[in-house]
Amino acid sequence: MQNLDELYAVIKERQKNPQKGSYTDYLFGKGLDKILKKFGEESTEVIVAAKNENKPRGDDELVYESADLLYHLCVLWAEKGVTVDQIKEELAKREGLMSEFKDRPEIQDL
Ligand SMILES: N=c1c2ncn([C@@H]3O[C@H](COP(=O)(O)OP(=O)(O)OP(=O)(O)O)[C@@H](O)[C@H]3O)c2ncn1[C@@H]1O[C@H](COP(=O)(O)O)[C@@H](O)[C@H]1O
Repeated sequence: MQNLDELYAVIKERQKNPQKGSYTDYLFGKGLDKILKKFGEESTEVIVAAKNENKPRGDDELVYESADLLYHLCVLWAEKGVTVDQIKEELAKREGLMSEFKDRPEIQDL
């Protein structure tokens, strides 16, 4: 079992202590452009998985590609010095914003 915190912690550990044969090390070694390229590719694969009828992994295709995308996003956060806790804090701030949004009169009419 690996949640996002655990995955991010392993990625940070690889960044601090490179391990031979690690794909994460390979990405850090290549640098930001490669990480961004992979993130772009994986995003496209999520889109295709969501809309394609022809799914090599059946209904799990979107789940599989989403996990790839989340992994590459975690590598990108680590490369840019962003933490999972910062993302959680940002999401938490929006809880308040969303309830204000729902109270707006134009939203009530929808
Ligand atoms: N969650 C992942 C994960 N998801 C996807 N991937 C890798 O992402 C790559 C994406 O596949 P592609 O075919 O698109 O890329 P590729 O052809 O292998 O590589 P490129 O030549 O395109 O750069 C695959 O090599 C996958 O193994 C991951 N690699 C590692 N992890 C986790 O990261 C942690 C550290 O792993 P290591 O870095 O391998 O030690 C572990 O907890 C792993 O479970």
